[in-house]
Amino acid sequence: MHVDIGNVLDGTPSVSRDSLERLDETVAAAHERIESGRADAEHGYAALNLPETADADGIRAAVEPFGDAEAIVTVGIGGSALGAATLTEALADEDDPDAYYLDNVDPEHVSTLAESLPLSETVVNVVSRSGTTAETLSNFLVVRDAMEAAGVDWTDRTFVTTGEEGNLRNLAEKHDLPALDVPEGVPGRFSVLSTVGLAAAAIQGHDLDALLTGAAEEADRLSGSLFDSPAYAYGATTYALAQRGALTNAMMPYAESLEYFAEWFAQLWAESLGKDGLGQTPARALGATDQHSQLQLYRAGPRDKLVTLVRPREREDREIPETDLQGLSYLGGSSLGELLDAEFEATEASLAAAGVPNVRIEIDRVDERGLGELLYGMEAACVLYGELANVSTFTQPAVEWGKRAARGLLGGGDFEEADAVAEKTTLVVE
Ligand SMILES: O=P(O)(O)OC[C@H]1O[C@](O)(CO)[C@@H](O)[C@@H]1O
Repeated sequence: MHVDIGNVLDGTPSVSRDSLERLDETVAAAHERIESGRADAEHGYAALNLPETADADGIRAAVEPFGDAEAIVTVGIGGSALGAATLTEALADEDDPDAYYLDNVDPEHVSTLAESLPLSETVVNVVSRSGTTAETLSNFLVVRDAMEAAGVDWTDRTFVTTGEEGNLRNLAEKHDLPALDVPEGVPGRFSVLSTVGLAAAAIQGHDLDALLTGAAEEADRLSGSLFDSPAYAYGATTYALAQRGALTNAMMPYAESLEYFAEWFAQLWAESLGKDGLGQTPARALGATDQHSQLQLYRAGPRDKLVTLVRPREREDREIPETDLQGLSYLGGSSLGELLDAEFEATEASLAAAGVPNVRIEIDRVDERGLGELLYGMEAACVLYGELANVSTFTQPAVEWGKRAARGLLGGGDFEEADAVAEKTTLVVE
C-alpha cells in the first residue's frame, strides 16, 4: 500500500510537516502500545495478528463440501457481512458462484432474493459472533423456510461462523452443520481477514494465502514512525486533520470493485472512533461517479473534511473507439482506464487547488495481495488513530440502546428504551 500525504501539508485544515514530526513521537509510543497488545493478543489488538493466526487451510477444508455451489448468500450484518462482501465483490469474476448478501431486513429485498435463488445449488453462509443478532437470525429463518418450502434440505446447504455459544452455535450442534469459529478478541469490523470474511472468499475460490500475504507485508511495515509506515501515515494524518476540524473523511475509491470496501471502511472508522463526542464521519463516495455529485460539496462546502482517494496502479483496460463526435475526438483511441486515471488526478488536484486536504492511497492491483494490504492497512491506521485519540477503539456501546428499544417494541423484553419510543416529540407536516 502506498500512501501520499503531500496534499495535507497545505489547505484548510492542514497539517504541517513540523506538526507531523512532533506527532511522530506520540506515534512511536502508540506503536509500542499496539505491539504490546498484539504480543498479548489483547481484545482488539489481536485483529492485527490475523496474518499469522488465520487458518487458511482450516477454512478451505471447512467449506470444501460447498465447492459445487452456484450461489452463496452471506446472512449477517455489520462486520459479519461487510468483510465477506468486500472480498467477494472486489475479487469476483464471471465463473465464480454468484454472491449475495442479506445484511438488512427489508422484506421486499429478502423476498425477491429468496424467490430468485437456485436454492438447491446455494450455500447459505450464516455469520454472527453473538448468535443473537435479530436481523441475521430473522433472515436465516426466512431463507431456511424458503429452502424447506422448495424441498431443499437446508442442513446440506448451510454453513455457520459464530462464537463458542449462542443460538447459531446451538443450531450448528443440533443439526451437525459445518461451522467455523469467529476468532477470539477480534471485533466484527476488524474480522475480514479471519473466518468471518475468508470463508465466503474461499467458497468463491479466491487465494486466501495471497490475501494474508498482502496483510502480512503491511504488518511488517508497522514501525515507530509514521514516515516509515503507510498505515500509520494514514492513521496519524487523519487524526491530526480531525484535530484541526476535518470531522468528515470522504472515502472515494476509483474502482467499482472497491465500492463495498468504502462501506466496510465506514463501519471500521465510525464504530471504532466515534466515542466520547470524538470521531471522524466516513462518507462513502465512488470515483469518477461522485465527481458529478458530492465533489461540489467537497470543494465548495464547509472546510470540515478530507478526501481519501484510492486507486489501483494497474487495472484491466478498455479502449475508447475513435469518434468524429464534435469536440470528443480527443477521447477516441484513448481508454477508459486512462480517462479514469486522468479524472482521479484531476480531482485530486482540484481539491488541492481549493485547499481541501486529500490523501492518495494506491495498491498495485485490486487482487488478493493488494486487498490484503489495503484492508490490513486501514485496520492498523484505525487502531493507531484510536490510540492517538485515546478512545476505546474496540467497543461499540452506543449501538445497544436501539437494539433494546427494537426488542422491547417487538415484545422481546421489558426495556425502558422501548417506552422512550412512545414519547417521541412529533410535529407532522402532511
Ligand atoms: O456478529 P454479530 O454478533 O451478529 O454482530 C454483527 C454486528 O453488530 C455489531 O455488534 C453492532 O451491533 C457490530 O459490531 C457487528 O459487526
